[in-house]
Amino acid sequence: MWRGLWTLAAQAARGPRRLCTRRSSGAPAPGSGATIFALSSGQGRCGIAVIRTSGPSSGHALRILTAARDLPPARHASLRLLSDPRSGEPLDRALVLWFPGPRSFTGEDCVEFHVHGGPAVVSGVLQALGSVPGLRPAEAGEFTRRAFANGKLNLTEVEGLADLIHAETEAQRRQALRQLDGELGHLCCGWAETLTKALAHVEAYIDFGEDDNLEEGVLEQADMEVRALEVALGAHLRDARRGQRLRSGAHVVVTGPPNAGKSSLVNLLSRKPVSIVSPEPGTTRDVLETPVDLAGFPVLLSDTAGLREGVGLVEQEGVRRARERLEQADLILAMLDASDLASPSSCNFLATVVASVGAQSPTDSSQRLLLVLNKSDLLSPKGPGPRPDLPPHLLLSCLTGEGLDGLLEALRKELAAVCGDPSTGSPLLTRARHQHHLQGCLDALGHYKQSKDLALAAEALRVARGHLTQLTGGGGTEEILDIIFRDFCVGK
Ligand SMILES: Nc1nc2c(ncn2[C@@H]2O[C@H](COP(=O)(O)OP(=O)(O)OP(=O)(O)O)[C@@H](O)[C@H]2O)c(=O)[nH]1
Ligand SMILES: [K+]
Ligand SMILES: [Mg+2]
Repeated sequence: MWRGLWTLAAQAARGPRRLCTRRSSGAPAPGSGATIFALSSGQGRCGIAVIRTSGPSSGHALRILTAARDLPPARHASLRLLSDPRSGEPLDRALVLWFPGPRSFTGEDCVEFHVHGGPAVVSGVLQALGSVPGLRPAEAGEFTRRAFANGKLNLTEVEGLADLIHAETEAQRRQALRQLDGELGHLCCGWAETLTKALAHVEAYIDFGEDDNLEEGVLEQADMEVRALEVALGAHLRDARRGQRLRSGAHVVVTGPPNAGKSSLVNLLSRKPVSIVSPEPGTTRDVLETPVDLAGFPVLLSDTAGLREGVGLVEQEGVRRARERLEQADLILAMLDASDLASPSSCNFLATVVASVGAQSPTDSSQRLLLVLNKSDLLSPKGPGPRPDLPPHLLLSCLTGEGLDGLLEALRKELAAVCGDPSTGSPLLTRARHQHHLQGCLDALGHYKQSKDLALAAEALRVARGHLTQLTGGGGTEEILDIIFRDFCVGK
């Protein structure tokens, strides 16, 4: 017991430490290892190409290529003549930027060369860098890996950076930027801190339970913290699929009876002739999938065979595939011919597909459906509208384009519900990995509540916290002692 107290006092004397360190366990120390270089802008002819280096020999390489004794002022663009150190031959007049570590992207000494983007200039500068002792070409992702190892980015931020580079739509860019800004990471760090506190309370009770000086109600406090965390985790997990859909694309499936104009709509939305359109019913048989940007959201749009019974073998297989794809849809675009609503195939479609999806209670995981009545150009302007008993629907003419703006607006709203709005609300979980760790954390909290034994309860909290630190790529377990002392006084 007294030895324990002494250790606590010794820990406290070292002063408070940051709880949620970005530094990964086992990472090499900053500045160690080789200096790497690479072309960081795209391949091929371009106006300006950016070549960068990272590592301890960066400054040396910059001095050698600019044939200068001094380094340029830090973080300022300077115009310099670059020459090949072996032959002295001029390579380019370029802007150079010197970023001494740790105030750089990777945390190491870095240099950026902004050169003219011709292939000969780029390869000349790369070869010149390769000839400098201590420099070698970077491997894929090595700059970011060094930034992570040096605590410049945590794992979720690294993922955000990768997503930002790959973002193709506006909504994807917004989501990636938020993750790169560290929102998800900060949230997890906050949760991990809560667990560290709860664990500190439980461990203090294990160590000093009979000690009169221990504050009362420590265990109740830990229980309360765990309960609040469970609620927060549950809310995020309910949201889980949306961020992933936004990252990889929502599945939107166009379905309906033959000849409703499904393929015409797919071609209209994707602005290219993906599917064959013809007056012959049963034209589309295979599922045709095309990636499109719909109102800023990434979508995998599928055209499918018209649903009908009693047709030839090939079309039957098409209908089977269409139904299968329909089950995977996040959003169903159900299409009917507005001028043909009384036909058996239209009535059957309304009674089966539309009615069954419409009957689902609107939870986050349930499918959503938009009913579209196409060929509105065939309705007589003075005649009665479509059947009065229809569920909510939109009128469209793929032929004239009338109603397309309304459909796009409706799609935007539906997709925002399916993918989540990346500019508002809590940060979304963008990968299965995030969901796995949050679920793991929640499960461990369940074990905590069930354990009668305090040692097992503490272990469950450790497992729960481990999931959160793994989510941000961090490690470390010692911070707990700091908390014991900072949060309440043992033996005051
Ligand atoms: N008048 C009119 N005709 C349309 C409209 N949209 C499509 N069509 C015509 O309707 C016919 C069927 O169109 P498709 O796009 O092939 O219909 P589909 O639903 O894909 O048909 P299947 O693949 O056979 O199930 C074609 O002749 C189109 O030109 C529209 O808005 N107005
Ligand atoms: K057709
Ligand atoms: Mg078709």
